[in-house]
Amino acid sequence: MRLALREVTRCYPELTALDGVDLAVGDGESVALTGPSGSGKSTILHLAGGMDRPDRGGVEIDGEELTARRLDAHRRGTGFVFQRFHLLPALTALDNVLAPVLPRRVDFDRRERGMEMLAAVGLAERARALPSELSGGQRQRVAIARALVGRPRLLLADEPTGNLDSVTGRGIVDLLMNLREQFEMTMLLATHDAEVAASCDRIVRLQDGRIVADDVVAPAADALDRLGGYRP
Ligand SMILES: Nc1ncnc2c1ncn2[C@@H]1O[C@H](COP(=O)(O)OP(=O)(O)OP(=O)(O)O)[C@@H](O)[C@H]1O
Repeated sequence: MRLALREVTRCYPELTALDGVDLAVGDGESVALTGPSGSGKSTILHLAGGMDRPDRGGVEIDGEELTARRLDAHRRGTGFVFQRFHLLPALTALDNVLAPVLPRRVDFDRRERGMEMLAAVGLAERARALPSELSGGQRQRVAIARALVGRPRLLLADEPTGNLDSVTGRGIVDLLMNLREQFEMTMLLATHDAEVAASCDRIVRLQDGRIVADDVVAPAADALDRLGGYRP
């Protein structure tokens, strides 16, 4: 899915959260949003997912304006991963994964799809576990399976490693990158962590609601080796 924010401004009574932001994300691309707290990262994610609307400017999906009429379908085609996993404590891992598709008419077997997604995040064995019986990293994996259950083409992640230690966080980022490739998703990820940001194809830096840098991440040396690339 191609995504573009065109001259997007989002204002609150006391401040301008985004100020004329232009951002184009290519199909299958992963873009990290970085910048200080309050710089507008989450606001971009909410606008990209159709959970919020710009005051000026527009959001385009595959070159088409995201109009009010298209919002519901767009939200259904978008997966969201949060810093605090937001699992329902009384539900098993599998039922948490299925929660987004329970109220919807779907053309697949829900349990089968839920188990497939738990397997994709390496937790098929823990389908019956309650969130309280899982580690932080495992809870985030369940939350990722839940985000993927509707097979979104766009994955939005807001500080997905913010509540995890660095080793567990690294595992979550690697998993997100692998799943993005496997399920051919476009991805926007907000993070304060430079190492997490460097896992993406591009790093966009925000400050006071404006984009102040937009850099392509150099491929890792081992990736260059695999491609037979030059390394000094
Ligand atoms: N509903 C709201 N009402 C008023 N102000 C808001 C609202 N939502 C966000 N803001 C403000 O908009 C600005 C941008 O917020 P946003 O959450 O996008 O920043 P962020 O870069 O994601 O920050 P963090 O890294 O702390 O998550 C902040 O100053 C925030 O206080």
